[in-house]
Amino acid sequence: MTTQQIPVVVLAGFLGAGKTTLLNHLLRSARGTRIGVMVNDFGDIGIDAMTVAGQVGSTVSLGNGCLCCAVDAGELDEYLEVLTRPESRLDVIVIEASGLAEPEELVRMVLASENERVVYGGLVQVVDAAEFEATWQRHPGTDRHLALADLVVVNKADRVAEDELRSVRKTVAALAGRAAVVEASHGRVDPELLFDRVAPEGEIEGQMSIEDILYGSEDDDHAHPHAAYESLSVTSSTPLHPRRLMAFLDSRPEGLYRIKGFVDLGPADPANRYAVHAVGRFLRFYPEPWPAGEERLTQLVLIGSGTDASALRKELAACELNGPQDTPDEHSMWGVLRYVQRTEEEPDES
Ligand SMILES: Nc1nc2c(ncn2[C@@H]2O[C@H](COP(=O)(O)OP(=O)(O)OP(=O)(O)O)[C@@H](O)[C@H]2O)c(=O)[nH]1
Repeated sequence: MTTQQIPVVVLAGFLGAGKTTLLNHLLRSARGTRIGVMVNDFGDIGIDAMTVAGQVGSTVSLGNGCLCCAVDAGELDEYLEVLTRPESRLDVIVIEASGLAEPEELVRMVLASENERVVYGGLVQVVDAAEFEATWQRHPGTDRHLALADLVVVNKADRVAEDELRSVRKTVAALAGRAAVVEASHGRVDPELLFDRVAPEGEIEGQMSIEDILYGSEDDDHAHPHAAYESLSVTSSTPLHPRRLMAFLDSRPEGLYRIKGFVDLGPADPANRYAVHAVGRFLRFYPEPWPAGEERLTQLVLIGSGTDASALRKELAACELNGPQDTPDEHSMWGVLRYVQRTEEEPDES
């Protein structure tokens, strides 16, 4: 039964920590290793599934909501069944959890899987070095998540000063116990760190027993972090005015922690769509040519707490172009271009 078991690695981390970026790095540097991917998005639109580079064929999107709530173990097994068919010839499966999912639940589901072709391959927890302190204060569950991890990636090392990075790393290492802690920028970790971490059969390397994982502990508070977060998905076929979009983004409320998706800026740049990522006060646009034959849509997921969904929806609707008389002027893209990263190696800090 142990022959050719495929490790299933759970990739978790708070909203915007860099899970998709790390996953894309793994896919790009896989060098012959065949990676199956399951992506779970919080929000109606599967933005993460769309942004996992060139892997659409082997991606199974788990649909709306937090995996631990939306998908029971039976459903997870259905997806695993698809990915473990012999014709897939996969070497490893990575489940990218929604930034609001409980990794513990996911790990439990993988361990409870009835699929004999899979084996739990460990929990990788991605941490945003720049946002760690704030996230840790807001979410006491962070301690538990890190304690469960087999590997912690302190990502966005490029966004913090050396001493801050050292201090985050120290805190994380203390919370993560025996887990390996590595620093990374843009999720660039050695893929072997993940793929070789298959736990011995029937045992998880880490601090919790199988029973703890499978059945939970008595005092387990199951207050999922997403209980306090709302997500709003917006899809529009009317292009947005770059200036009004920037005014909206510049004045986004504190509670609006995460924005991701794509925007259509219409005549201001007919060739490209703009992937947008906001995490806290961090904002980036990534222009990319419109995929041939794809309908030109703005698709955004906004995640926050204490935000007014209908007001946000109205504000975004006000960014839409109002017919030919509302054509953006030639300088209208300047605001957007300030937040375009020049190269991946040389991020333009906001
Ligand atoms: N400067 C910098 N930016 C990064 C790094 N890693 C990721 N980012 C940026 O951070 C933003 C969020 O990254 P994602 O990979 O989408 O984060 P995520 O954890 O998948 O986000 P959710 O799906 O919302 O939970 C994007 O704009 C990334 O380009 C990094 O190491 N340094």
